Amino acid sequence: MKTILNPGKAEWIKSLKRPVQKTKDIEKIVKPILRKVKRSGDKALKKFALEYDHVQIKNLLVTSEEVMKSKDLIDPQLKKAILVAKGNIEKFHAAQVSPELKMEVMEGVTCMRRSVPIQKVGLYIPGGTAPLFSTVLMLGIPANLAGCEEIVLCTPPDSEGNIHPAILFTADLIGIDKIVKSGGAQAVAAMTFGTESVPKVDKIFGPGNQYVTAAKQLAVKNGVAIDMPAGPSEVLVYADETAIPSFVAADLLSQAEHGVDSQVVLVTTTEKFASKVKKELESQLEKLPRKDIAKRALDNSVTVVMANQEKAIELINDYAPEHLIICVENEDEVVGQIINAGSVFIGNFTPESAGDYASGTNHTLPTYGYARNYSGVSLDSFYKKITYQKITEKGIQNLGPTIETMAANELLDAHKYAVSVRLKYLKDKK
Ligand SMILES: NC(=O)c1ccc[n+]([C@@H]2O[C@H](COP(=O)([O-])OP(=O)(O)OC[C@H]3O[C@@H](n4cnc5c(N)ncnc54)[C@H](O)[C@@H]3O)[C@@H](O)[C@H]2O)c1
Ligand SMILES: N[C@H](CO)Cc1c[nH]c[nH+]1
Ligand SMILES: [Zn+2]
Repeated sequence: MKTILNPGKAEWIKSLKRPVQKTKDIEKIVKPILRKVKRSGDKALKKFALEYDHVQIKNLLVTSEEVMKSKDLIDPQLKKAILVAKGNIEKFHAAQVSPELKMEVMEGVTCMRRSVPIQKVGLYIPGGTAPLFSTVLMLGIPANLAGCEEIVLCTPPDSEGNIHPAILFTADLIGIDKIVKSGGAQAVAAMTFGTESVPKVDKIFGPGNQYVTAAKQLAVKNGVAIDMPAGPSEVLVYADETAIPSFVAADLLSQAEHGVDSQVVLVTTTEKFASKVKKELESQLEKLPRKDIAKRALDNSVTVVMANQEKAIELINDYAPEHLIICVENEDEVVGQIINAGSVFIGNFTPESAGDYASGTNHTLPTYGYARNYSGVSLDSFYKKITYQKITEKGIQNLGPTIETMAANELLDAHKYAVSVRLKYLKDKK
């Protein structure tokens, strides 16, 4: 992890570039995958499972026997942990319900807004290098709470053609029964176009690697909505001397171990603190089973020593991290100035993994700096907001002249007439 001292904006932009392949290069791989799935459906999904997951898949859909079997394969301690996490995630997401809005904006003119669930949703659960069963909770719980009618879950099979039992157990726990053994861009393509086994959906959710993320972005061009670009995980830790170096190092490594294309950033105010964290990183890294992955991610990562807090905050908002840990003396003041971040973790005892698993917030969050213009997944992500209006005779008499004037000035006479004809009718009735 290289260190840079007091960089200006141009230097930090250059040093903090995310280690992602160029869109053009990744689309060269992903576009043909989408095309082939569109054309050949299940046959293409099986072909890509062989090519990328190195497994011959007979049945793309998980059977109820496979789900039943998974229940015996889960350690009771893990079952208990999943239930605790489920409880917290449900509580926090259920509290996000926005009540129906109904108001009379002027006499006789009533406007309403209601949340209506998206009917068919597709959940992508990553499984390339780690079986992210926690993502089943993060996507399945709000989909259920919102009342989505059809939920399909896609996740890559292992080399035996199985899905990790914890993914099956968790999916079953929240009532998802359409589980497809398919990962990567091909799974996203299947949910975009539909295949013999996979229904076409209205919106695709979930994180994934660069191929998955690029496929989701291309899905949009084919009429399907997506939650957001949620690619390789990242964390930025902003820490001063009140932070505990071993905690900071552990948090950086927790995201570095996700994948070689993850990026972690430490922003601090003194070189002394930076070198304490560096020492901790070196010793903790050696003990990690995924140290080879984390080490490569650290090669893409940076420590920035900033002259003052104002500059540090400017850098943070410019970088727009997926996860931001704030561990400084005046935390409230700093938190109040953050405008670009997916999710914020405050203080020495708030590890980022709390949000990954069990505190209640959603871990499906924008990466690549998309925290500038996207929010993470929430209950709202599973709804459309439909507006309604009802205008009475009195209402159209009150509002009609305003509409007529505006329509006439936009040179749209038919718009104006739709009001005038009603006003005349009411006048003649008198
Ligand atoms: N932003 C978030 O909210 C968030 C949350 C959780 C995880 N993540 C990220 O999700 C990612 C999970 O990645 P993963 O790879 O472990 O699992 P994944 O399920 O996203 O991807 C695995 C699939 O990628 C495809 N693939 C692999 N190599 C390929 C190649 N060369 N060409 C085409 N397709 C290929 C295969 O089909 C494979 O099944 C990580 O980068 C992690 O950081 C992000
Ligand atoms: N850190 C990931 C989001 O970027 C989520 C996750 C799942 N499991 C562990 N971590
Ligand atoms: Zn994580």
